[in-house]
Amino acid sequence: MGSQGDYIVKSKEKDGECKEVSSEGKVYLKETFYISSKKNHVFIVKLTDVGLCLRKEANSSTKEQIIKINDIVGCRCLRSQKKPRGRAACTCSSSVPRDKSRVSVEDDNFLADESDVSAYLYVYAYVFKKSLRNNCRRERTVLTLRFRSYDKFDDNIREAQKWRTTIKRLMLYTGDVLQLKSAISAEQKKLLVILNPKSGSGKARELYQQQVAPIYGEAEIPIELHVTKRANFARELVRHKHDIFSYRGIVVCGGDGIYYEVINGIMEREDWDDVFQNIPIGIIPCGSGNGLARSIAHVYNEPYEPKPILNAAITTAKGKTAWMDLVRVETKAQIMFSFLSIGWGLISDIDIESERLRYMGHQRFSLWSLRRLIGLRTYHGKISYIPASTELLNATSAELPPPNRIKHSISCNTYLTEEGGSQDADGEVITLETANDGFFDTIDRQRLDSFYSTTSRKTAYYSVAGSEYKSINGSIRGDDEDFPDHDKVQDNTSYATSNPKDVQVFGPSSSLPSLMSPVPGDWVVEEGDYVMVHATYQTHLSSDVFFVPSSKLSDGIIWLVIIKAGVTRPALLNFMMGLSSGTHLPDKEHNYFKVIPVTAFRIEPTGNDGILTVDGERVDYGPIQGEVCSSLAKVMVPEKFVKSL
Ligand SMILES: Nc1ncnc2c1ncn2[C@@H]1O[C@H](COP(=O)(O)OP(=O)(O)OP(=O)(O)O)[C@@H](O)[C@H]1O
Repeated sequence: MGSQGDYIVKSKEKDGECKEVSSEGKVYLKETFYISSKKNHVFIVKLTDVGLCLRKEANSSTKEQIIKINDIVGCRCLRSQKKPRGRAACTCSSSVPRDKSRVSVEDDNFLADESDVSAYLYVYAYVFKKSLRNNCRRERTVLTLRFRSYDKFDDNIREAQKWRTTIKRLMLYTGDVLQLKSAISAEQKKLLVILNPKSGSGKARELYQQQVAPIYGEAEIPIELHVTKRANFARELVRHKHDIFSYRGIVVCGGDGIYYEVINGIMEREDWDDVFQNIPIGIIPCGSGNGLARSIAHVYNEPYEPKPILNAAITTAKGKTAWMDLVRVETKAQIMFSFLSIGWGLISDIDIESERLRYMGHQRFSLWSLRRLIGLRTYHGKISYIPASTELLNATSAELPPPNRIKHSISCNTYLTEEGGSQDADGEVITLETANDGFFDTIDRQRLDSFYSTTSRKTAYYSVAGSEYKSINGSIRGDDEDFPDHDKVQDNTSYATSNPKDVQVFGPSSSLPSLMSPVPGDWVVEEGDYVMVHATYQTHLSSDVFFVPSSKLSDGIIWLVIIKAGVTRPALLNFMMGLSSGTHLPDKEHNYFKVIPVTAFRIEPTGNDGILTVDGERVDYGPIQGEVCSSLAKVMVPEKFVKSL
């Protein structure tokens, strides 16, 4: 290919905000671009396995920047289009330049601008940037490459497509060609998004529309969105989804409670094992606790604040996965599977009793903690456990024993629910724009505005080809139709259930004695009065409770944190104050605080008065036991690195 392509780039960012690189790595494509307004500015653009390397040569100086493959969420080839007269605009028109016709992305409302034979490649990336406080965060960058080497649009678009295809392959490649093939075929599949509009302070719909849907649009991921109508909706949905393998994954927009529903809904399917092996489950933290989302970000060194939803959306769009342990939990009435924690005492009391302050978002936890400290309670009971072996504590995840996937079943409760659809959009972007005379600036700005239009429900979804949502009568409608008013929707979808007691739970069989049998002699047993016992298998219990810093997603370990009665209030206050930084536990052995790595445990409270929680949800008070099932579910995680193609 010659070097006549027209590359128009003018970074609005200051120097040094993209990482400096030497042009190393394998080069797949290379092209020279110019800025029309500055003929002496030449950009050599190389696509390597690291990313898009931009080498600017101007006035005998050169500068290199890179947009890493890991930071790219998608790229699209577009043709400039003009809007015919008399048609209502769905894009913002304020930035339309001087004498130009309105230009926008390909949309049924627009006609191709025949006078421009160029093909445009848009690359959407979210690059790391250091803020003033030295915190790392991701910022949106859009790179536009204009291909106009040829006289015909078809030839130019072919060039642009070549770049697009190669970038997409590099995004999917993890070092295994077979995996690449299956990743390419999975690209056609939809993402099943389950959104709880009541999670957190009740803004999940808006947050999804503002921060998540645009990223799925940029990544060209087709979506099927279900808005929950009531508790256990998500659980029923995944239990009854006959075509579950036609999805590339499930994304939960909500808190840990709704994620728990999805995990347990899958466990109510006979094919639970296949589902967990083939369908990764991601989380967009719209809840009040968000322990899992925070833990995933922590383990992968991904920035969480100030935009946890945006970052999680990127994570779920990129589609990388990792194994996660689940804990099989048994109470007298139920068997369930947990991914976060099991609690008895102080923290569970705060979690459940602060429900009445839900409107406050996660602040409710801080307020109620103070209250519980003043009116401190203790509970009597017996705690038994199997300590984790030294080998397990020192093992890498590759050395862990294979998961126990033998099936068995038992009945438990669930409810029948309905499903709904979607909502409006508004949002913000941070762009590294391309521009020469304002023309390109306009193209992109208009396109973005149409993404974020608060008035047009259509345009909020237009770019996600094949996206669907559930309509009033339960049938699927395309993304170019108006959304129903979901608050008024009466969905006719009905599931063939059932007396809730008849619902069976599958999942791996237990290796523990039944809850009513005594624990084996090799277990450690202690009895006494306790402020709390909290069994945890993630780093964070909520976004600001850094509970077990050493925990991993799949280490095969449950961390038992025990606080005995008799602890002083100042010591407890220290504990509470240190929770957000992970400095809550004493360094040395302590009479009242203990952290014990175990593989199974049992709590037997005395009396009937207290709160037990599993993943932040209240369960029957009484004996409870849990055992780790290592690497049982696949969870969506951020990128770490890219290998050579
Ligand atoms: N449409 C709905 N109306 C009422 N409750 C719902 C609805 N959909 C789901 N739920 C229930 O809401 C509960 C809490 O939801 P979720 O976990 O999403 O938010 P949260 O409690 O604010 O966050 P976290 O669990 O992280 O603290 C879930 O247990 C779920 O059963």
